[in-house]
Amino acid sequence: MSRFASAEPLFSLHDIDVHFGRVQALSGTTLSINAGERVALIGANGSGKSTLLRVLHGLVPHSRGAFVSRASRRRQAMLFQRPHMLRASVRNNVALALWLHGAPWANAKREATVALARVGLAELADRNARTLSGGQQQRMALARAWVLQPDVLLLDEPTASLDPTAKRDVEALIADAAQGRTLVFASHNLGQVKRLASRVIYLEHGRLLADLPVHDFFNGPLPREARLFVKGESV
Ligand SMILES: Nc1ncnc2c1ncn2[C@@H]1O[C@H](COP(=O)(O)OP(=O)(O)OP(=O)(O)O)[C@@H](O)[C@H]1O
Repeated sequence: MSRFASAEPLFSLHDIDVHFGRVQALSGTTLSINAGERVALIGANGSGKSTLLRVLHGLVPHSRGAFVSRASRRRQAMLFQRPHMLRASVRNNVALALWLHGAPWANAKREATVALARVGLAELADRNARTLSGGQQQRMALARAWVLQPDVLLLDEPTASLDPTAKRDVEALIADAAQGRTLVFASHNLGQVKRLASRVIYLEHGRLLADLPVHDFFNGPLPREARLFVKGESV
């Protein structure tokens, strides 16, 4: 039996609203995500992608509707748009994530070293993490997420602001890290969405306007707003 076989979705949102003061970031969002899916969230700036990721990670409360997660909170990792770097070595930044999850410090450091080699940062392991370039920080953040061996990876624009080579490298790492896991990621890069996702969710002003398998999203009929967005992002 597949490790993903389950009658119940991993995440279920029913008619969720999320407010930040007077801003309504999500409005009547209904969706469910099954284990093993690779879901891309797309939409303009401010459309609610990060908010939805934060809801899935249990970081943002909703004011209406119902949210059910069957994912183990400890087996879920989120990569933020601007990864947080502790004032410590690259290795210790990664090891701390494991130590916080209960690993003995010596083991944590050993596994961090392996994870850093995997993302091509072995030579920078002793460097202060805050001196890394943007692309190196993204790699380190991926190592920090990957080392926890999460079942669910939530990634918020993981390759934004990287140069084309770093984008390609980090994307390959994501494809690798996503094997056998549930992946939900926000992206403005439609090529990347095609390469990484099995399903696409389009948000506009906090509303979910399309939710389709990736092939149907890019080849089938779309609601007008989503069609215009895709056209605009593709030029
Ligand atoms: N902590 C917050 N306080 C106030 N408003 C917020 C907060 N977080 C998000 N918002 C607002 O909620 C709306 C949705 O924001 P969100 O960050 O989810 O959009 P996004 O689609 O991820 O945008 P981007 O593509 O720019 O990252 C925006 O209007 C944003 O300004």
